[in-house]
Amino acid sequence: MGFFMSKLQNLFGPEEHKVLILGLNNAGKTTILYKLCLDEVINTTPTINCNVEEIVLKNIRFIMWDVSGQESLISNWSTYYTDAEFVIIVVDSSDVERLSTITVELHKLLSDKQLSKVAGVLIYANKQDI
Ligand SMILES: Nc1nc2c(ncn2[C@@H]2O[C@H](COP(=O)(O)OP(=O)(O)OP(=O)(O)O)[C@@H](O)[C@H]2O)c(=O)[nH]1
Ligand SMILES: [Mg+2]
Repeated sequence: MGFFMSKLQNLFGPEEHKVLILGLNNAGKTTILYKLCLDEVINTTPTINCNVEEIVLKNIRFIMWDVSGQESLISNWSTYYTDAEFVIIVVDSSDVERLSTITVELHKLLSDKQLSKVAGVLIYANKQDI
């Protein structure tokens, strides 16, 4: 059975999972995405819509959606929710003033029915070095 399943998987391609990376602007989402993809810390500019990259681990494809956290675009986050299976919320730990803002957004996100397929939410407390 395992052999048959792996043959099927080879025919139809590897398993694929959609991962959303969300958080306020300047939290470090794009930095984390490219550290994962390239193992490098790149120079970033504010993301306008989103960056989409694929990471393959043990024949499983993770399609990583790094969505802009610009204030005016936060209301667009829900347009990316369809079929998302994992959500990484990146929080700038040094940005104490906006912790309440990201908390409100996190509550909205967790109650959104479009995210019913989500198997896991990771809160990534970034910028621990500051
Ligand atoms: N000190 C420090 N700076 C970081 C860290 N992670 C990211 N940064 C810096 O924070 C700034 C913003 O990083 P980005 O990755 O562009 O932030 P973003 O969340 O993608 O922002 P938007 O695209 O505007 O939503 C950049 O100058 C990064 O170099 C970290 O862990 N420590
Ligand atoms: Mg970005």
